[in-house]
Amino acid sequence: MLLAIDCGNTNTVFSIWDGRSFLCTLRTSTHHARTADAYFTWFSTLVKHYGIEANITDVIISSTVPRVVFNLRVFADRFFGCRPLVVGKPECLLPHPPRVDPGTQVGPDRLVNSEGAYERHGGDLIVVDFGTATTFDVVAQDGAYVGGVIAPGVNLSLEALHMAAAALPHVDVTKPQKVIGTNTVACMQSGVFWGYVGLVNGVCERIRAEYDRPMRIIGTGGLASLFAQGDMLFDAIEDDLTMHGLTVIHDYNKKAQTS
Ligand SMILES: Nc1ncnc2c1ncn2[C@@H]1O[C@H](COP(=O)(O)OP(=O)(O)O)[C@@H](O)[C@H]1O
Ligand SMILES: CC(C)(COP(=O)(O)O)[C@@H](O)C(=O)NCCC(=O)O
Ligand SMILES: [K+]
Repeated sequence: MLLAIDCGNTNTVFSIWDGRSFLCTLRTSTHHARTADAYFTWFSTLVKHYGIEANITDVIISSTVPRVVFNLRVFADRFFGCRPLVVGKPECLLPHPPRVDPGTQVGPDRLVNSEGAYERHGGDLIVVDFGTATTFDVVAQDGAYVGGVIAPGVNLSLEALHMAAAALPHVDVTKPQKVIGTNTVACMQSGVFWGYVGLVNGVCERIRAEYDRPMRIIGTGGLASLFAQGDMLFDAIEDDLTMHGLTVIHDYNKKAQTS
């Protein structure tokens, strides 16, 4: 069985893949000082709690936080006796290498999202991922990641507003009843929600104008379904896109090893 780990700047997600389906998805906050032993204590407790018979033989990691990779490598080695594949490292092959400026280190999450989306939908895609940052990944007709857009994340924007303005409270993102807010919280929620709908639709429209072929838009990340309520133009929303991409890349590397 494969343990797929997607480490973002806010959350780290572990999923067990048995070759056909994900047996469970476990989430913890990302913290670079968490040790291999601490990962295992947390992981094994939850796996036992859900009654899962996990026989992990392989581990694949995508991490936007380079510092956490060391402890995750130790975790894989110590508890599962395996050397993990780490997306972005030279030994981890990609089915479709990116075409970007020389020397650019594309976020591994974006490469993984691109592979996952291409496997399901084919090429000519915009993948929008609502994480700590909101990323737009352009996947070419042949499956290669060819660039995109990085915008501040939804929660980051709300947090920045709260931190910078003494009178603005911390608020959670939600779809407001009306655009014109009649109290501070409603005004902030409207600004972030409708501001974001405008941002995503505007960026996608401009990408489409610059790219010379019809494109489909795939949304992912926890907040994608919330924004779909605000006339964002997604052709599909897939919460497991990053995990799916990790299984695609793992399969590709396994096949390359045996051929
Ligand atoms: N379903 C959800 N509802 C509200 N907020 C969410 C949801 N899912 C994720 N978030 C928030 O969105 C932000 C990004 O989360 P996540 O997608 O895990 O980011 P990353 O991959 O960068 O770690 C975090 O602040 C998280 O708390
Ligand atoms: C843009 C990101 C910060 C998004 O990370 P996330 O929101 O998933 O934590 C990450 O993909 C990253 O660090 N990228 C490196 C620069 C690039 O992709 O060009
Ligand atoms: K992410």
